[in-house]
Amino acid sequence: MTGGDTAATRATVGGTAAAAATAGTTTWAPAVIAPPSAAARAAAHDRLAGLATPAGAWGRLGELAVWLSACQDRCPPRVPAAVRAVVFAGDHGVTVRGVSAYPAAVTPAMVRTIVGGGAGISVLCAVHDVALRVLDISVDDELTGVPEAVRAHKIRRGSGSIDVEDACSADEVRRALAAGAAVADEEIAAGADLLVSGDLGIGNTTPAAALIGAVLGLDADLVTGRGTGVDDIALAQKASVVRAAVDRVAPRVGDPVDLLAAAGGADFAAAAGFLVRAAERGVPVLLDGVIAVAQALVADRIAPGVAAWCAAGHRSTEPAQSLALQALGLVPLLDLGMRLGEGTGAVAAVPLVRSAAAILGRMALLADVLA
Ligand SMILES: Cc1cc2ncn([C@H]3O[C@H](COP(=O)(O)O)[C@@H](O)[C@H]3O)c2cc1C
Ligand SMILES: O=C(O)c1cccnc1
Repeated sequence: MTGGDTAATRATVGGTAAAAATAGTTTWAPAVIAPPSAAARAAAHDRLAGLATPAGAWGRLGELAVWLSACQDRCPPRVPAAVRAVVFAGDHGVTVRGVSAYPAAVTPAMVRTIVGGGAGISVLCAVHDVALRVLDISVDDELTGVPEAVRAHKIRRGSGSIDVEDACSADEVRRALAAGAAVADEEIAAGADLLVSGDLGIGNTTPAAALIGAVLGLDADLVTGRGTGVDDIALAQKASVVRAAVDRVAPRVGDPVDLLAAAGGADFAAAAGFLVRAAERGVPVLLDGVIAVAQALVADRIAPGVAAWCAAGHRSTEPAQSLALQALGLVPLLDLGMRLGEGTGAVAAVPLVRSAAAILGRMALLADVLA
């Protein structure tokens, strides 16, 4: 089975959510997500079984190749050549509650560091030939002097402290969803065949935990982790903040867009819009840590079926990330004890995706070897 440009051919599928938001309307219609190709999945499964290896020898790498085939509607899959990562940066008002081990001033400083090429994500992207972009969606700083393109999608400065107030307004969420969708369109127009969404923003593991706790109905103690490395006292304080946020937003979990305003923020909404749009366009995504997975969980509620276009790059040390991955039916590729964010755990897994595609496409078949 061969397929054409799945991104282009699927561009006409769905499209409602991004189109409505881009047009600046006040509604966010649920997008229609077509599933990855069942026929390509079956063909890839058969081809994997026929490779010159003992049956099942490639383990999870084989499953990854089958998933990629289904996403590309093509067997064997192409080796992803245009991997593109976007870091959505935003500050979180909840940092005033002492939920992070680091001050909020780190956020704009790290935006500048990504721009300068010295961040963890910068280095991984450079070594793995991944295009990288950072966007200030809601950083609490003017970021004067950074390239205008970095600030082109800015929605607001910071967010409300989610234990006592909404992170942002419904209108800001709609604009952020539209911005994220537009950014996905830009990345796909630039040729992306695999996307990564990264996060940046001191305090953002708190809204991530709150969103996961709210959506999955889990107790704050189960979903709260140490983030940048808070001590036991701050961890207890963080759990109480997560509990207050989950209790406050619980009546609104049925409306995932509203939930982004209540407990996420503009940066979370932009990333969610990016994920929804990638799935609508049929472009696979590698997920990173707890923030990206929280955003994917909400994106999959906004547009059921988003998760089928996602693979989990790694397991982070945040407990909520594992719980959300399980709920999404995703098994992480790497488990390195990483807890950084920025998209690093996803980009670290890019060589695995390329390996999986190459194995399925280039290996000899056992039948030919024995002929
Ligand atoms: C220097 C530095 C670089 C980072 N890069 C990503 N994060 C990550 O850690 C923060 C979230 O953890 P918490 O909720 O505990 O604040 C976010 O900035 C996230 O992107 C960083 C954090 C720091 C300190
Ligand atoms: O799970 C993550 O991605 C994570 C953990 C700690 C800090 N920032 C991100």
